[in-house]
Amino acid sequence: MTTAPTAPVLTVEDLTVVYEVDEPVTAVRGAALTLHRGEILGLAGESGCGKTTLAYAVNRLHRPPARIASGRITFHDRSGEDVDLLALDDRELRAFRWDKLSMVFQGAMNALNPVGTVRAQLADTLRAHRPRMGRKEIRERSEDVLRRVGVDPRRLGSYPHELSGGMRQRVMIAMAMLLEPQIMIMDEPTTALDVVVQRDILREIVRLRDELDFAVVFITHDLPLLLEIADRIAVMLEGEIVELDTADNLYRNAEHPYTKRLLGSFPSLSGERGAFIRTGVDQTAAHPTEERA
Ligand SMILES: Nc1ncnc2c1ncn2[C@@H]1O[C@H](COP(=O)(O)OP(=O)(O)OP(=O)(O)O)[C@@H](O)[C@H]1O
Repeated sequence: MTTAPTAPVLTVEDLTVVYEVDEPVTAVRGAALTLHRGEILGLAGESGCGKTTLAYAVNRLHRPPARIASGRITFHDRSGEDVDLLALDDRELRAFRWDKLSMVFQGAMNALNPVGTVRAQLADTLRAHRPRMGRKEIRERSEDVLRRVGVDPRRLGSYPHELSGGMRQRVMIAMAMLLEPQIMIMDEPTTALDVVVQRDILREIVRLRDELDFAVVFITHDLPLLLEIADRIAVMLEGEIVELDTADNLYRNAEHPYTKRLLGSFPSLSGERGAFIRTGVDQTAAHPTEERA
């Protein structure tokens, strides 16, 4: 399903990121893209093409030796204000992250603090960003986000080691949604999980996006998956975005030889795109997934 473009929420212009090592590596070269409100933008390409570097740079999470050599990154806030992300100081960045833009990393489920309960970790984030929130509101919000990602709120009292991998990853997605950000960047959010759990979580993400209208940058090397869940797809090759189009156009009329090659490398790509997850979303929309991961 392709939606008509809405207003932009993020604009990346001419972004170049270099790893300043002995022989400098230009991991992202002149990347440009516009993310629209509420859309799922897939970022595809084989390992090492620069997807993660691009995502980290957009959130200013890159660390030396990575350096943004050029470019502009602008967040277009719902309030109408434009924020120049490369000009934010550390304090402004901390306030910005999670609140306006959140990220679910590859293997994020291992990023939960092992000695804190789920309740404590959600509450910490809420207290840091919403200092005026009372205890009751914190409890209600925490229960609500867990329910939304298909985790029983009774799990608030659990420690990470008491949860399955799928449940931990759902908790990380709940954490990323906690402050109702306008953008979520997801870098291979389900790769470490088994296929059934992956499908459940992906359905959940698409359903939540439909409900809450945040935009998603979804990074994966799994192009068939993107063809199912993404509205538009950017294909990266050796640091450059070589093609960016709607998922439908890309599937039917890919122009760049690399995109064609990539499509051809997945023998499973036959029939209508979106048959599984999209259909699943419609079927499960009225009955959010029970806890089963
Ligand atoms: N710390 C580093 N120092 C030097 N080069 C690096 C460093 N981190 C990444 N690179 C290089 O930058 C390029 C892009 O890497 P990146 O991790 O962004 O790719 P990716 O598409 O996300 O890959 P994957 O799917 O495997 O995560 C690669 O050539 C990689 O070798």
